[in-house]
Amino acid sequence: MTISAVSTRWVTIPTIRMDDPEAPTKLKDVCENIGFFYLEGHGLEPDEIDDVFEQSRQLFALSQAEKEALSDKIMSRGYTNMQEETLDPAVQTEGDTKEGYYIGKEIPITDPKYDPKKLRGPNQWPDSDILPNFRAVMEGYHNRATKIAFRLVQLLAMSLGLEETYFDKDFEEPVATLRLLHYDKRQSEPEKGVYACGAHSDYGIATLLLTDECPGLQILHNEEWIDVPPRPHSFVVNLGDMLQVWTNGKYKSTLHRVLTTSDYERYSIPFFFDPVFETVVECLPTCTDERNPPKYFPTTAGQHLVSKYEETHADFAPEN
Ligand SMILES: O=C(O)CCC(=O)C(=O)O
Ligand SMILES: [Fe+2]
Repeated sequence: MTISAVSTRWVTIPTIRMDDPEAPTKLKDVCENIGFFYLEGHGLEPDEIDDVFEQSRQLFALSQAEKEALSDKIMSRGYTNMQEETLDPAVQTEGDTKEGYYIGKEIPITDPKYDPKKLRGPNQWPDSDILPNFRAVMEGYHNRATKIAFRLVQLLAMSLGLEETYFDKDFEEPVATLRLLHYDKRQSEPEKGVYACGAHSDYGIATLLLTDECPGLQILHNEEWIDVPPRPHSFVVNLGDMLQVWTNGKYKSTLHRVLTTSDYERYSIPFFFDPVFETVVECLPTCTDERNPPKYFPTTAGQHLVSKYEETHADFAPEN
């Protein structure tokens, strides 16, 4: 397989280790500047990560009819078709050249917490005769990623000079969404509005992204698109809109996009970590003063997420 980079402008994305005692101090600097970093020392074994990618490949290799049968348009779970999502509708002439599969926390319909309006419900699972290990691998990874993201939020709290546990209550029942992505072999043509994944910021507090060895991810830094070199088995972490609101813009929800070529298919696995659906997100008292009034209207985490899904997903049909 030939893997060619879309651009040659590589810059160094900082690396933070979760087990580094200096992590909060380093995070502060990274979050105030670039808003993207590699995260290591996360405790996941390379084999665990490879298993998730292997199951993802097997899922996307199913027939189109089998995949389309696994779609829940009310809660945005399960399969989303190639080009169903358009992350930058203002400039894109076609949908993102990728297909996806959303997995949230499994909440059976008999559970008192079941509430599709708040995206709380069961997942779509392929038949265990067809993909016998898929569910266990995905549920295992969802649990592990939830714990890692919860710890990352504690490190972020410390980096802001807050108590380690400051945000804990907002993440007791987080909206934690694992998404498998499969990019088509397709040349992105930004000048014609064709993107693998249009420019956007993520919606929650932080995203833990795993990618295969294929390039394509770019971030907007100092008004220039720069490449994020793939580093399999490390997370690429970016901050989301909720953290930008909480910190009054001190921490950046950085714009990013993906460009691909016709040389390779690309697989990536973002894990989106959003606060409890009802959380009201507003400027932290430590991030405002007389000369620096709140810049953003307070928002409700879940409402922000649902309205973003409505803007970007053609098939999303929330129960309302
Ligand atoms: O595939 C990638 O590398 C990034 C995907 C992404 O930014 C997203 O799904 O929000
Ligand atoms: Fe993203």
